[in-house]
Amino acid sequence: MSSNTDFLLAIENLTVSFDGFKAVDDLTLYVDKGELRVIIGPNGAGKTTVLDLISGKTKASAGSIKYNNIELTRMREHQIVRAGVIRKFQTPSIYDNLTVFENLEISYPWGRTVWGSLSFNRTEEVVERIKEVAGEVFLGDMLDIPGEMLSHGQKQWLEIGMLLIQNTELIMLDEPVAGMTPKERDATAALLKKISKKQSVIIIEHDMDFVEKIASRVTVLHLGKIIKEGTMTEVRNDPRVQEVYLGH
Ligand SMILES: Nc1ncnc2c1ncn2[C@@H]1O[C@H](COP(=O)(O)OP(=O)(O)OP(=O)(O)O)[C@@H](O)[C@H]1O
Repeated sequence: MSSNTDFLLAIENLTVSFDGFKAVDDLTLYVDKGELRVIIGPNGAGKTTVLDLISGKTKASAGSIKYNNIELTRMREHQIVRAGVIRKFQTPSIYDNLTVFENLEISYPWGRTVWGSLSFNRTEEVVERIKEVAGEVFLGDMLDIPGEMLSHGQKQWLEIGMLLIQNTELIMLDEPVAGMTPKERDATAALLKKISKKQSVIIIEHDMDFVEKIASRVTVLHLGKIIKEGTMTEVRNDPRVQEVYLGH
């Protein structure tokens, strides 16, 4: 039995097997409150599977995932979302027919109030919050633009906004800058740094220049195991990391 922790997220001895193959193998990882953690590693290392396990999309074969000391491994996906653990998948999944405003509006945490959707009511407070978040994700001038008209990078930003508006303690992003221009990447790096002052953020990323810009602490996965954890400089200088990942 593992004990209580002060970590926001405490993953201990987590394992998942697919037909005998351990995609995540006895993984132990702790994330602090207000931390921005980047997970890197070669294709097939198990990075996305770790997010699938945290979010309940995939069930663990063994081990524990505690969020604010609540055990997540026995919870269903929607219960985990309600507990405050939300994620963005690799490809943007916004509503193409809805405007930027409406996409943010449907992500507003209506359901957290006692009366849930019964109290769905476009109050001044909600409108202000939507505008605030749109501004944070660089879409303040595009509130009336339908999702389908946005560039790929803007769609990624909108989806980050749809997470932000939910105001949870932890957000998880799978390759948030994939397909973005260099300028958009720089803006996103600044955005994520800002977000992590208030919320914990876990990011999976392949773009090392981007990781360099945002990362405080980096975890390197390989074959379902952590092979290195540290600053980007420590990670870059590690011979094993160079061998399996960065040297390619
Ligand atoms: N549901 C599943 N069933 C069977 N095998 C799976 C399943 N999900 C993942 N795997 C396998 O687990 C391994 C880890 O995959 P995962 O997608 O987590 O890697 P990754 O580090 O995110 O890779 P990438 O950088 O390519 O996204 C891979 O070998 C993959 O084929």
